[in-house]
Amino acid sequence: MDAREMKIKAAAAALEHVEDGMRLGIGTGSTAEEFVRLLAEKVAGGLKVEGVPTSERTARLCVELGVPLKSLDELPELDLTIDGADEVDAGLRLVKGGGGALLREKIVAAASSRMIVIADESKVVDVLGRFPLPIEINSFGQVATRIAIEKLASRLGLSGELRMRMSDDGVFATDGGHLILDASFGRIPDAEALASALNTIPGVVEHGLFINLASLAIIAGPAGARVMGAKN
Ligand SMILES: O=C(CO)[C@H](O)[C@H](O)COP(=O)(O)O
Repeated sequence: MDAREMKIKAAAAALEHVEDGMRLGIGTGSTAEEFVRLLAEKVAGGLKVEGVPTSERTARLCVELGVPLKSLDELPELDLTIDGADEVDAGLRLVKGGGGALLREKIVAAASSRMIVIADESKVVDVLGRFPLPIEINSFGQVATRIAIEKLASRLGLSGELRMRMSDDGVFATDGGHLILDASFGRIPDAEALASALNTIPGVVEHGLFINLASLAIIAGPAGARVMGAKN
């Protein structure tokens, strides 16, 4: 089974949790896009759902495939969000934001009764930090914000490079017009402490540590899909 087949397997298993009439948060990334494709087939077959996309990219795909969309302001309380992740540990702590959509992803996940993560086995880690942690920052005061993050990391015993995310057109900008610093801290033994500390820096808009948000992770490997942890 290749990587794409594993993503499809995880997406298909997640689709079984989707019921008629649900208000769905729809994630971003290649795995979430496999979910959108499968969901669109169900919608074409008569399933009634309303989706809130977590990025402009996901919104475009949903529109193209005929998945009905609403804004989060129209549907501020969601039944279920299905999204990918860059890393997941045994406590269902996540690193997200590889696709640059972490802010909307976190807002949508927090507005959902449940969040199901879909991923392949390569995303499962013992300790978070193998994937550089995306930190979304305001462009105003970006140098001061970078220095504050470096100082905070050092206080927490973390070190590593903060790299400004780039795109083909120059500096990468999120859907909200912010910048992303990808932080190669290495192992993050206390993700809760880092998450709380980052939240105290005014120029940090959001970070990719998702803690206490995922209810379930569906992890696909060569032998099929397995489920990790259930919070509710
Ligand atoms: O957080 C994300 C986007 O901001 C994605 O969910 C994450 O990057 C995983 O993407 P993929 O399924 O393509 O590996």
